[in-house]
Amino acid sequence: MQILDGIKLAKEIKQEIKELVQNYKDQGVRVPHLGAILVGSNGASQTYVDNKIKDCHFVGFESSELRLPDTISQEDLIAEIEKWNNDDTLDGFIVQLPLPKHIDQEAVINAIDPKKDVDGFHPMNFGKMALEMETFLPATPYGIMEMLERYNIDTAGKHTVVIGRSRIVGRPMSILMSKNGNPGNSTVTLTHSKTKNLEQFTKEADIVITALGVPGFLKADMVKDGAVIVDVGITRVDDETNPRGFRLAGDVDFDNVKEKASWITPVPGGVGPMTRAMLLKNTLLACNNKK
Ligand SMILES: NC(=O)C1=CN([C@@H]2O[C@H](COP(=O)(O)OP(=O)(O)OC[C@H]3O[C@@H](n4cnc5c(N)ncnc54)[C@H](OP(=O)(O)O)[C@@H]3O)[C@@H](O)[C@H]2O)C=CC1
Ligand SMILES: Nc1nc(=O)c2c([nH]1)NC[C@@H]1CN(c3ccc(C(=O)N[C@@H](CCC(=O)O)C(=O)O)cc3)C=[N+]21
Ligand SMILES: [Mg+2]
Repeated sequence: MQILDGIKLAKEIKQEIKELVQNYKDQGVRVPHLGAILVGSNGASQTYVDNKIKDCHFVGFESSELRLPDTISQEDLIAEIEKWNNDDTLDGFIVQLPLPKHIDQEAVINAIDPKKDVDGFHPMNFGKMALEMETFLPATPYGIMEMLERYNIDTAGKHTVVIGRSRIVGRPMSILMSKNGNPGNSTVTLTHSKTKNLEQFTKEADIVITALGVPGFLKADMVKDGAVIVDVGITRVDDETNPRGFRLAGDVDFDNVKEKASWITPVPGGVGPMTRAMLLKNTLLACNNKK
């Protein structure tokens, strides 16, 4: 079994971006600028946004953060988005999900200028992705594609089973793995909570990508020998022995599944760091599109 090391790869990618940004600075060219809007005070969301800001500092991007109370109205949130749409100094921004229940997520995503939608969640960008046109790819599936590419994992003609069909992970993942390209050219099965006999699919998969958010869901007897396992799940599980009061748990029963896998991502240290690196790549693209 070999580890797909997201920390190592993400460091390489961030280093590449940092050097590019240094070149911009040397030439007196404006550096990329990423914004993040965080509504409310969800602990995990807070951590991700903080990390995004740190990543920007590391590569030399400018960053902005807007924190809004979870009582904010949908109208006021959209008014803030409009301001950022019209701010020429900002290349791209994200609105951290999930949003409070009283806010319509679809309306908020639709309000983002597609040219600044570095999450790739806007219907225009999602549609372009599905049509294999150049656009911002959602950072998590994009990070997984980059990981498969840089580790030379063969995906052509393989059976890829994705568990989960969300807008941010499962659905775009299934589209990208089926695209005519490398990585890609997989035969994809997209499974979800209504799938019957899910293990019948996972047992014969060459590649399994889990994105459901159920700790330890994928067991060793559900996968075949030599499978490639990509674990997107991250759930905070209470743990008093941990200084943070919790530990991060993936969707894969790692200790047992690793005995059968050819390649496997750890949690933490797998997909998460790649997601962050790809958001930076999208911001660079947004900036270059303007030049
Ligand atoms: N590492 C990273 O960068 C990222 C990690 N994550 C993590 O990935 C996980 C998934 O996130 P996200 O996609 O946003 O989650 P969602 O809750 O939006 O979607 C979960 C999906 O899994 C399906 N599902 C739930 N339970 C089962 C089950 N028992 N069997 C089969 N399918 C099931 C749901 O089916 P249905 O559609 O029928 O409800 C749904 O399609 C979470 O742990 C999240 O924290 C998320 C984003 C980035
Ligand atoms: N608009 C929007 N865009 C997103 O891309 C988005 C979002 N909303 N909402 C939530 C999910 C989740 N997500 C993660 C990003 C990085 C890590 C990450 O860096 N994980 C580290 C661990 C981090 C830690 O220690 O907590 C790892 O897996 O090693 C995890 C999860 C992005 N998401
Ligand atoms: Mg991870």
